[in-house]
Amino acid sequence: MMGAVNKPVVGIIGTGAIGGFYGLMLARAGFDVHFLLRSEFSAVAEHGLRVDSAVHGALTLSPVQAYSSAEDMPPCDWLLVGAKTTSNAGLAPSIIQAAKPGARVLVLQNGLDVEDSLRELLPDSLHLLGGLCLICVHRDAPGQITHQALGAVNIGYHSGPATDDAARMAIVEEGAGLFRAAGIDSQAMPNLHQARWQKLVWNIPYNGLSVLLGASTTPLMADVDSRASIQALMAEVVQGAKACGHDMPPGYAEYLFLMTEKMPDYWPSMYHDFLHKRPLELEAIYARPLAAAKAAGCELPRIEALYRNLGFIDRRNA
Ligand SMILES: NC(=O)C1=CN([C@@H]2O[C@H](COP(=O)(O)OP(=O)(O)OC[C@H]3O[C@@H](n4cnc5c(N)ncnc54)[C@H](OP(=O)(O)O)[C@@H]3O)[C@@H](O)[C@H]2O)C=CC1
Ligand SMILES: CC(C)(CO)C(=O)C(=O)O
Repeated sequence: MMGAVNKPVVGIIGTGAIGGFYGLMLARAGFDVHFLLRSEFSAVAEHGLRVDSAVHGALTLSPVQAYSSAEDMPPCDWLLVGAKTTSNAGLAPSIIQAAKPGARVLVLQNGLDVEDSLRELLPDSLHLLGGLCLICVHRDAPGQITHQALGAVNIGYHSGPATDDAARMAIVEEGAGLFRAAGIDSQAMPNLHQARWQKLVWNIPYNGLSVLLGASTTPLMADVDSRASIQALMAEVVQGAKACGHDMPPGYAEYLFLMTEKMPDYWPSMYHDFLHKRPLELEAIYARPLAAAKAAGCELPRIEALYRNLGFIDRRNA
């Protein structure tokens, strides 16, 4: 499975804020990293990647092994999917093209069951994993990324040839090892579905309210009514997760609420999509959790109302 210097060859499928940040960190740690790009291909091929990080300082990668087509990429051991969930189905041919036999495909995205639609399109021989990124990054210009805070990636196994728990955890640990080797905190998650629900306790309130109210985290946390909305939405996510069989750790919503008060002012990635008239990740972050909770007999009216309002905004913005 390994590349020339006994380090896995890594392919980044979708080099935006997440793909660019983690790809650059892995490349600087000595991994052989290949970046698939779309609109920013020429800029990155010419000028490289730059991350202005509040944690690691100003980092650059130049030259970048950049590609506009997966057909030109070498076979990769690990493929990190950094595109938005709205692009997943269209990316399957690129993933298959760039994958070595038995490759590990790690989907670095927010939302519930985001791996399911890809799984149907990938050969059974590929391992599919999900990664929950706890990080604040965004693109400022082609190839230029700002990293404001945090950085961990927590990984769980979704599906593939590893059939027993020990084999799955070995692959998850291998993935966590890649990130740790690049100085990034990474934990193995024994239950990916639970981990995805847990992440939604933050994304459901803040991503949606940032678009609906046109506000970043600092003003959202400063106003009595938006604070109450955030807490009520968080409580509904916890309720939905419980109905689906996932109890959150005690005090988890309060922990995230307090963490956000300490974070620098932050515009969630959904707001950047709204600003740039890109489709919003509504299916992954709202529709699927709502449907899963409903199937378990649990209505989530506040989340449903937020989702309907965002649907209107998304269609109007298209
Ligand atoms: N940003 C953050 O801080 C966090 C983001 N996340 C999640 O991570 C995921 C990625 O978010 P983020 O990095 O912010 O998104 P970005 O919009 O910054 O990056 C997405 C990238 O994917 C590229 N892409 C899409 N389709 C293709 C394609 N067919 N071929 C090649 N490249 C493609 C886009 O290219 P193009 O420019 O051409 O559109 C873009 O570079 C999302 O699910 C998000 O919710 C999770 C935690 C934190
Ligand atoms: C802000 C943070 C850290 C919340 O978990 C995040 O990861 C996101 O924007 O999705």
